[in-house]
Amino acid sequence: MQQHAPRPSGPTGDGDNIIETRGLTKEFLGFVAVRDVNLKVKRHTIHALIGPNGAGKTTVFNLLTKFLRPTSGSIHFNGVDVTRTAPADMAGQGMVRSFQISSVFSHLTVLENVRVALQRPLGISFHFWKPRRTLHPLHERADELIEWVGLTPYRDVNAGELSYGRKRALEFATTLALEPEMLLLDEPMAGLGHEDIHRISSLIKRVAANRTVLMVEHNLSVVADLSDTITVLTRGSVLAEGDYAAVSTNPSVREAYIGGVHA
Ligand SMILES: Nc1ncnc2c1ncn2[C@@H]1O[C@H](COP(=O)(O)OP(=O)(O)OP(=O)(O)O)[C@@H](O)[C@H]1O
Repeated sequence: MQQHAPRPSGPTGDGDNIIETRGLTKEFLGFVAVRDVNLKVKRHTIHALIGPNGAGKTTVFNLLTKFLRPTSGSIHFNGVDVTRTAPADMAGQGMVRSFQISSVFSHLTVLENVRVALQRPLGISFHFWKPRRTLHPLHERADELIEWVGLTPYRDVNAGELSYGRKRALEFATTLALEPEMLLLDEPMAGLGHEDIHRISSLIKRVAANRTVLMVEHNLSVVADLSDTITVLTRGSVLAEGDYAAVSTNPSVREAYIGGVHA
C-alpha cells in the first residue's frame, strides 16, 4: 500500500473518484466482451484490472482510453461525461495512455524524444531549428524528466539503442511531459526482466504519489506490490474488487484462476 500525498478534491466535487463508468458494455457482432461494468477509480491511487485471458481487460482499457466506443453505458472523468470525447482530446483533459502505443522515436536521442513530448502540449512541434536559447526552458524541464526516470547517463543516446527497460523509462518521461492527472498503463511489465520490473515498479510508485494510475497487468506479484485496489474481471463482468488481501482470498477469484488460465 502506498503513502500518498494529500489529494485535492475533483473539480465537480463528486467524491474522490477520478474516473467512473456506468453500465459500460461492449459488444462485438453480438458477442458481449464487456457487460455492465461499473468501475470507480479513486483519485491518487493505483488501480489494477486483472482477470483470466479473454476476461475483457483490454476491451475495458480501450473503452476508457476511447479507442473503442461503448455499445452502451457511459464514462465520466472528473465528473464530466467523456463517453463521446475523441481519444486525442483525452490528454488535454488530463488522461494519458502509455505503453501499448509507443511514444518513443528510435532515431531521436533520449533528450530529443522528451523535448518533442514537451512541445506537444504547447501546440508547437519540431522546433529543433530554433536558436538554442529559445528552447532553454524546455531543455531544463527535459533534463529534469530525464533525471527523474534515471536516464541522465543516456541523455544523448538514440532511443533505439536503449535496453527494453530503459525504453520504458523513456516512455514514462515522454508521458509525464504531458502533465497527466491520470495514467493508463497497458501491461507495463510486459517483456521486462526481473531488474527492469523492479525499476519500473518504483517509477510507477513515484508517479502515483500525486497522480492516479490504472493498469492492466498480468504479473500478480507486481499487482500485489503496487495496487491499492484491484478489479477482477471474468467473462466481461466484474467478479470481485478490493485490495490484494481481499481479492486473493476470494473463493470465486481463486476458482476463476484455476484450470490453466493465468492472470
Ligand atoms: N475486436 C474484437 N472483435 C471480436 N471479439 C473481440 C474483439 N476484441 C476482443 N474480443 C473478444 O472479447 C473478449 C475479451 O477480450 P479482451 O482482449 O478484452 O480480453 P483480455 O482480458 O484483455 O484478455 P488477454 O488477457 O488475453 O489479453 C475475448 O473473448 C475476445 O476474443
